[in-house]
Amino acid sequence: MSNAIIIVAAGRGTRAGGETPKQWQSLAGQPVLAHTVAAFKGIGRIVVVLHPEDMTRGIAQFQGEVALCAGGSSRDASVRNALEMLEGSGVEKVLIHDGARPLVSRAVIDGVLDALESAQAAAPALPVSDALWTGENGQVTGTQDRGGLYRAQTPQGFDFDAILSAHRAHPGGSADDVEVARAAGLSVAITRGSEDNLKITYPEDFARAERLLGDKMDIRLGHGYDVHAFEPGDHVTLCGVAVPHDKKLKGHSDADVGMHALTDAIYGALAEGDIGRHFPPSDPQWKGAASEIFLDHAVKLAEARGFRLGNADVTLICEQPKIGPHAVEMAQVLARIIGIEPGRISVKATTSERLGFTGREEGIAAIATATLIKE
Ligand SMILES: Nc1ccn([C@@H]2O[C@H](COP(=O)(O)OP(=O)(O)OP(=O)(O)O)[C@@H](O)[C@H]2O)c(=O)n1
Ligand SMILES: C[C@](O)(CO)[C@H](O)COP(=O)(O)O
Repeated sequence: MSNAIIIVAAGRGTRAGGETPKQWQSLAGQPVLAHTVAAFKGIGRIVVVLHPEDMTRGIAQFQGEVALCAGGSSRDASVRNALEMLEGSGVEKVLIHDGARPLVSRAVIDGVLDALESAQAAAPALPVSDALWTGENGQVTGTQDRGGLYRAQTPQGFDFDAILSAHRAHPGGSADDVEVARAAGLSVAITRGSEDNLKITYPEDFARAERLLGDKMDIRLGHGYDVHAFEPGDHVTLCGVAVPHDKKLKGHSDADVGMHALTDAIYGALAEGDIGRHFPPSDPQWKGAASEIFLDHAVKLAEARGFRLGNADVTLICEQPKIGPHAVEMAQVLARIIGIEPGRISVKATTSERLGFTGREEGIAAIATATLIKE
């Protein structure tokens, strides 16, 4: 199934105040919108809808990791622009989410995705639990039955073709996409929302979101170590880069000792064992395999648990070949596989002063550390 996520963030956030629109204001050290985007990594292709004035900022923030689309003058116009942009790209299901809801959890998202297996449309909500009044001039003027009333949240999920047609047929002015879907006759399943999935709307919502983030934040540190021996050959593969050498590294896979150490660091941070547990050397299908497969698996496992890689530091220990001329390219390759900016990856090297097996040029060792962050 091909999923897309539309994150609408083209509003001006007038009720939230501040010098910049709320989606660009800082929450626990990152723009609100960065938290929102991170929550959807690994679920499908992401389209972020921005105000035309914010495009430069969006390009700098997301560095090509999401598609950007210009928004319209209302929320529904912004959604429509993104739906039109995705038309013809093979998307089957689409989740539409407010950029201003940065605390959406994987459980809420999965609830919608699961419901979409059998429903054309599904959205999270919470039953109203407080008494409801009407009021005027600071006085209660009546009470309202709360039975059957829900507070609607996002992401709201739909069959792509159905919601695109519904938006095209709608005159505009809807509060959300469920309203648009219902106007087109779609039935919408209610899934479980969360009190934490607040929409930042007023200035005081920032403090509440910070408090919730503080409670949820989980930072993990992982460590990896690997060694491969030399055998006759003409190059070594290190951190995904083929480096000419008068030997190669011996191993069941491509023997990329640097990428293996980093992969093990990620598995370690997740308490998920090591490469051998996930890709047993006894299994012939991994013979000669590109180590990119292992790193990609570890990164996806982290994402599935709600973590993103904060940074990684890889040290290669060898006398030869010289790593310095290739270190930048190695960091770029690792960053591409992981899906983060190269500035978060360090690749460096040291010799062991001719001591030990690396000093005798019998092989190469690598150590790596990685931090994983869940917000
Ligand atoms: N023309 C618009 C208006 C709103 N939104 C987005 O829709 C979401 C929900 O809207 P709301 O919370 O009302 O945001 P704003 O319109 O920015 O807020 P305000 O009404 O206070 O100005 C937000 O992520 C907002 O950026 C949008 O993409 N395009
Ligand atoms: C889409 C929404 O977040 C569902 O609760 C809500 O309708 C947005 O409302 P707003 O008036 O744009 O804040």
